[in-house]
Amino acid sequence: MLAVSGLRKSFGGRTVLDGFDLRVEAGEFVALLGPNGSGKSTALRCAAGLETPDGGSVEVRGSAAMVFQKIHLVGRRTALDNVCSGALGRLPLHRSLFYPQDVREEAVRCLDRVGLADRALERCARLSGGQQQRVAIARALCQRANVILADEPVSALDPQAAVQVMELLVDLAAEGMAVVAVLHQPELAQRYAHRIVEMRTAVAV
Ligand SMILES: Nc1ncnc2c1ncn2[C@@H]1O[C@H](COP(=O)(O)OP(=O)(O)OP(=O)(O)O)[C@@H](O)[C@H]1O
Repeated sequence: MLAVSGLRKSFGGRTVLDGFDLRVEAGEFVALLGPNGSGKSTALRCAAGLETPDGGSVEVRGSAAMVFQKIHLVGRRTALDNVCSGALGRLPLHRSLFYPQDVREEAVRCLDRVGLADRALERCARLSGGQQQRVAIARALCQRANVILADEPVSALDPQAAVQVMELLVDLAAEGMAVVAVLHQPELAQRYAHRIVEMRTAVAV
């Protein structure tokens, strides 16, 4: 589902990725671990198409969506609206001014999938951090992504909320998605991921 090979990336002459490979199959949950600055976020951003690699290739069968530690939701909008925005990429402009009924229904199903259908009309700012992260995952589902790239999805959450998000990511993999999560907690990686990929220490100049 996701095949990254020979990825190279430098910033200002500093090599961050030097031939990074990662294959993730449908149904697989891979944890990406490694020291600060070893290029985990850069690798994920390249895989998501948010960063252009200097070399190597990224192949996604389907589409990928990213989930971040700092949750990018519009706090004054409802959970439902935020999830609907995942569909914007496939809506013609005239249908995106007000989300059409079919999109709203799909968004409710996505919220239901993350256990938050009952909070659909709540403003995101009023939800807890863990709930907001699950809304962000629901938005990725509404993007119809089949590859989830999560960059430290639980680092800002309390342990209980972190477990809920980890369990959700495992379930999504079990349903056939390919999931990659950058984690800073090896114990969570060992407990939940099918496979752990360790990034090497940052490459010296
Ligand atoms: N847009 C950028 N411009 C310049 N340098 C960057 C940019 N993005 C990342 N870097 C540098 O690349 C290196 C790798 O960063 P990256 O965020 O990928 O590492 P990471 O393994 O995710 O680190 P952390 O665990 O601290 O989040 C760092 O030294 C960082 O400063």
